[in-house]
Formats: sequence, C-alpha cells, structure tokens
Amino acid sequence: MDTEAAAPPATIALQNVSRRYGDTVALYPSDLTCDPASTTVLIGPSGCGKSTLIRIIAGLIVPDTGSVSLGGVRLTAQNGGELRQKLGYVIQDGGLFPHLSARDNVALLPRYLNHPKGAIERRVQELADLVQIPATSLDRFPRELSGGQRQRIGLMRALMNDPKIVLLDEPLGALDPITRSELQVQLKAIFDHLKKTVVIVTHDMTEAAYFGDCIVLMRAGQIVQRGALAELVEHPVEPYVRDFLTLRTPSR
Ligand SMILES: Nc1ncnc2c1ncn2[C@@H]1O[C@H](COP(=O)(O)OP(=O)(O)OP(=O)(O)O)[C@@H](O)[C@H]1O
Repeated sequence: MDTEAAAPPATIALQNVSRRYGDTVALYPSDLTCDPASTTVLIGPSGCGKSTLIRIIAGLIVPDTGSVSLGGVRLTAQNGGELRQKLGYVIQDGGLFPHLSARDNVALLPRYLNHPKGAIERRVQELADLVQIPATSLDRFPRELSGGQRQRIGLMRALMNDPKIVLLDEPLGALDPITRSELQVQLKAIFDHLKKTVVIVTHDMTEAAYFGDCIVLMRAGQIVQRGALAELVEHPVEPYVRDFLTLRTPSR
C-alpha cells in the first residue's frame, strides 16, 4: 500500500485527477487538498464536474489520470473497497434501499461486517438521537418517510461506522426550504461536533457560505478558485468568481 506517513488521518489529497466521458471532459487535470476536520464545499454551474469530483474522492469513479489519497493512503483498485468502507457517502434523497426498513438500511454495512448485534443497536439509537429521528420512524420503509427523514436516515447510514470522512452530493437539494434550512443547521452542528472531514456538493451559494470552511468554485471541468469565502470575496482570481458570488448570494 502506498502511504504518505505525514498526512493526518482524514486529509483528502487529489493530484492531477482528470476524467472524460467520450468527447466530454468532465474534469480537467486538477489538484485539491481538503483539510482534516473541516468542511469543503464544491460549487459551480450545472455540468461543471462537481459530482464527478466527489465521486472520484468516493472511489466510485476511477480517474483517467492522477491519484487520490485518503488519510495518506493512496486509493487503488486493490484497496478501494476497504477504503470506501471508511467513508460516509450521502446522496440526494438519502439513496436508501426501498425494500429495507430505515433501521435495516442503517444497519446494513455493520451487519455485513459482522459487528455484534448489541453494538449495532446501541449505535443506531445514538445516531437516531443525534439526527433527531424518532424510534418509530426507524421501522418504516423509505417511501413511508418524509424527504427530510429519508435524508436523516441516509446520514445515519453514512455515520454508522464512524468514518473520518463524510461526502455529501447535493444532500439537501430535494427538500422544501423550511426542512432544508432546519437540516442545514442540524448538519452543521453535527459536523462541528464530530470533527469530520466533510465534502459537500451544492448549487446554492448561501448553503456554500454557511457550511464551507473552504469553497471550491468550479467551471466547465476546472477548479477556478479554492479558499475561504472571505478570500474569494476579497481576492477573486478572475471576474467569474466575483460574478458568481454576487449573482448567487441573496442579500439577507
Ligand atoms: N456517465 C456519464 N456519461 C457521459 N457524460 C457524463 C457522465 N457523467 C457526467 N457526464 C458529463 O460530465 C460533465 C460533468 O458532469 P457532473 O455530473 O460531474 O457535473 P455537476 O457539476 O455535478 O452537474 P449538476 O450540478 O448538474 O449535477 C457534464 O457535461 C456531464 O454531462
């Protein structure tokens, strides 16, 4: 296994990663480092490569070039399955299996890994408390839950094995504004409390500003600028950055 001993356990480091689909370049060669225990937001117009980038980090898409290291361990075809189990990955609407109850969705991976039954039950309860899901909802099927509840269950499933890294691809995109705003507050509190390395994809600049210790602004398969919001506001590397921030950030 290729290791970089100096990297803290939850650093995400991409070097020269690129990906194309036939003639479409989804991602030009890009470098990105996401710091441990911080939240990085990927934002940019539709089709700019955000999902491609987060799916490369998740090991779900193999880049055409470059390397991905998670906590100093380089992702390879051999260790991909093992490393993926150490990540939490949440997609829009939770990505739950429709034929399993919420509880069974959440417990799927630890059962597969033969974790003790009592420990799984305790962990499910602990996470249900954390994401504020009532016990009665855990025995429902995904279709019997609201969008916000499905998303909370998706988050529980992602956190079940206590991963150091949590990846969320448009986690709140399907929710009504009130539920979305409630979940934003809860998610931020959870991430601040648990000190995870978090990467979130969003279209919403207000959401990016709310979550992002670091904002990665993309356009047409390229990272245009990466930095704290203040840095992007005060030192935009090109007019696109200023325009994107100005046009997409509603005044409150
Ligand atoms: N499986 C695929 N086959 C062909 N083209 C693809 C595939 N997946 C993505 N693309 C193309 O790659 C580019 C980047 O797509 P990607 O989904 O990463 O963008 P995105 O920024 O996440 O978009 P959105 O915000 O609309 O979800 C787009 O032009 C898209 O059409």
